[in-house]
Amino acid sequence: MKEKILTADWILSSPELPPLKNGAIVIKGSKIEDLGPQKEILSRYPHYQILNFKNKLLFPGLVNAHTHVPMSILRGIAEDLPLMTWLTKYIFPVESHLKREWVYWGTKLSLIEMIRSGITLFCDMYLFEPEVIRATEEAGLKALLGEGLFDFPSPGYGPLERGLALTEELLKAFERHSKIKIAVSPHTLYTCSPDTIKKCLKLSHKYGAPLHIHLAENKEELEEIGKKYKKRPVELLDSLGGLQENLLAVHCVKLSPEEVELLGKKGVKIAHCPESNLKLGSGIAPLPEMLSVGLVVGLGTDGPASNNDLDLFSEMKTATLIHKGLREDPTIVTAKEVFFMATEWGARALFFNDTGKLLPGYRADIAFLDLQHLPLQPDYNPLALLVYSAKAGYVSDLMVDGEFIMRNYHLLSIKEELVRERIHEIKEEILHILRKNFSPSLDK
Ligand SMILES: CSC[C@H]1O[C@@H](n2cnc3c(O)ncnc32)[C@H](O)[C@@H]1O
Ligand SMILES: [Zn+2]
Repeated sequence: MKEKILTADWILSSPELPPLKNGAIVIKGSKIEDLGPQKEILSRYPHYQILNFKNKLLFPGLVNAHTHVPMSILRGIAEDLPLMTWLTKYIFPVESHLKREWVYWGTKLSLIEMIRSGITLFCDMYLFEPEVIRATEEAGLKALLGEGLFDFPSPGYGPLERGLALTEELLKAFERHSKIKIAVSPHTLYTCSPDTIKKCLKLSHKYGAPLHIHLAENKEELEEIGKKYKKRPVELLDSLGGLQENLLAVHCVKLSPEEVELLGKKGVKIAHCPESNLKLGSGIAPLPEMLSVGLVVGLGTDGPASNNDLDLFSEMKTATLIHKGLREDPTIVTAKEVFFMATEWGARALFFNDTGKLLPGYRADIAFLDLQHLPLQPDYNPLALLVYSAKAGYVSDLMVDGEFIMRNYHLLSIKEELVRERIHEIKEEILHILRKNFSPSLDK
């Protein structure tokens, strides 16, 4: 049946509205039709199917604004290293052996983790991205996806020209897709020359597509771009015409106050990834300043090899706690703000404007928090529970576009056991490569 009413103990439709106690949501097809107190809704829609969610808190599906989902297969291979060493000495060399099917199964592994932690929409940049697209479509999630582009030949597509051609093919194929959007995705300003960035911008303008890039991630990036171009990363991208509303800039840790202002004026979207930035020792982005100039900031985990999970509950908590501690001010980044970042603002940063809150007209992307877990009791304050107390495994059900993809902790669109088996086999293949090419200590 396409029309249904969901009743629940609590519904948090948006952090700007008070949570609804004993509420009901009406869903017609893929959209939310109505919302209100249970009694009113049940009398207004007497013929709709009713699904009761006792002890559940319904909230908008979370949005992971930046990740590299296939990298779950590399989780734990290189730890406690700075970004450039991690990337150039460990990750890139292993990725040079990357296989199409590793990307597919690594994506499945990550999709399971994301579904179980209430994520309905994510943004990804990786190699062999068509495999990410295939796995995501099968799982039923929404995503902004793009083949990551480098100047040098990539294990995914070969020379850059083929990467650009693949991106254009994907842009055409998914132009009118309701769940998958494509982004032109140059990796960084230190792996993509100004000429490559210009080609990417041309493609993004031709299709009105987002441009997704890592920007100003750490001090080495500032030094390298400074040495090569005598400019700061933001200045360089600006000189190429890259600062525009279609830009999704990831990290933005190393911004001057003037650059924060400039990004705000240009309507750039930001993906803030605090845990990855902390773990790689890259620093802490000026989030309070970004929010005060009205930047649209989403929250991302970054890849599961630098985080090392895809849990947006913990990311929300980290995003608020680091600034409270740093500035010695508990009001500086609030639970409300980080919840906006993980829902509505994240969706806007990924150019999905009709999702991110549970209000009439919005897409029915809904996560269900199981309040029977004792760390979620007592339930005085649903927003505080979501930001400060919830854990990834506490989500019992997940709906995307009005369809359940997880019911009562059971995944409906992915065969978990098959993923477990394939990941075990892929781990053995990767271990073999690591033993041959890297220190035997990795085998421990
Ligand atoms: C071109 S596909 C994506 C590319 O990005 C690498 N990567 C993963 N995490 C980061 C990060 O924090 N900064 C820069 N690059 C990153 C990943 O390994 C792929 O090679
Ligand atoms: Zn990244």
